[in-house]
Amino acid sequence: FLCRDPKPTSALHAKGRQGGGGFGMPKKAPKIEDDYAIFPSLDPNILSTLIPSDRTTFSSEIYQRLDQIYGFPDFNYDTPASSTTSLLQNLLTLSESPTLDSSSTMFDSLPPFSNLQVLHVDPLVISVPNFFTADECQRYLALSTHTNSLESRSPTVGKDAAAKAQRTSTTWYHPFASVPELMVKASRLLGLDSIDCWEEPQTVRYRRKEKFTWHLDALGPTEKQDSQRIATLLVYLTDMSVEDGGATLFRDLQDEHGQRLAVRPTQGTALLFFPAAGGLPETPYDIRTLHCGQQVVSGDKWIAQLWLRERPYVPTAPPGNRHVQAMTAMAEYCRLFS
Ligand SMILES: O=C(O)CCC(=O)C(=O)O
Ligand SMILES: [Fe+2]
Repeated sequence: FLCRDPKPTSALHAKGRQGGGGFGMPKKAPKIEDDYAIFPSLDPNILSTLIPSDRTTFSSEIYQRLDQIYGFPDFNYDTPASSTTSLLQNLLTLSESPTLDSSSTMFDSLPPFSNLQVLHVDPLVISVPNFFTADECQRYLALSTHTNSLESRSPTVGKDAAAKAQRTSTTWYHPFASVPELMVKASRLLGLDSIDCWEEPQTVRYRRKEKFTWHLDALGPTEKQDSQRIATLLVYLTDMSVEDGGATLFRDLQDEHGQRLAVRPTQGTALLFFPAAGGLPETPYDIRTLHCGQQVVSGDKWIAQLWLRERPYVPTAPPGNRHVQAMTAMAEYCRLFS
């Protein structure tokens, strides 16, 4: 079994393909001012389930949520054997990490990520500072002009067609083999033992005035997917000041000051959330994770993006892209750490 076993996300059967975006793409183009009309306000019963973060660091409660609600028992798991910390520190780590899995994978040669921030507790939203180095950010930016990557200029071309009413940005689809660091780090963070459930890696550029309006990343019933998106990982490749715009906003979540949760792009920081687990009972998506990419006011905003499916995923872009083609490059990258 390669992918994590998420909580049941109800029966979503049949086929289909949706790049970018996810559930919430209306049939007709909404006017900008109608953004909110697509998604009614949350019911008070649902609002009462929200738990903001007090911005304390990771706790056993958070590991438990990752395991029990979201289905990631090995999240950022610190293998004691590979750790250089003292016995006492190991014991402390173990007591913080309720589920132990002794199986180790190629990805475990990387050290666990540190300084993870809990931006929201329920639904869980996590940020990972320094997920990418500045060099990696530069390389990922440069990749988008690479001939091996497929450019999809929203709203006019390609796979984001269904999202054209909402997204005005440019997406590039990369071969897995071109982005070994991203595949290894993302899998390491979530405690996966293979990359087979990841969708095609993408980079997105938003120029001035471009944005992505309110949406859910989870795939909706009308999109007839056979395997739901269970995690969204995006890495900010550029810094944006508050004045530059381009923050990732969560409509219904609040930060520790009671303000709408707004994640300002910081180069190298990853943002992780789970669009399909939790939320309404019997509903295959977490409506509380409604979010948007705020309009860019100045500068270019670049992000790298990955979505994890609940079952192995068959990539379709760029043509011929296969997970297995990344094995050599990933092994080479992992060797740097062993
Ligand atoms: O650009 C952002 O900040 C968010 C992007 C996003 O939500 C998406 O592509 O699904
Ligand atoms: Fe999204």
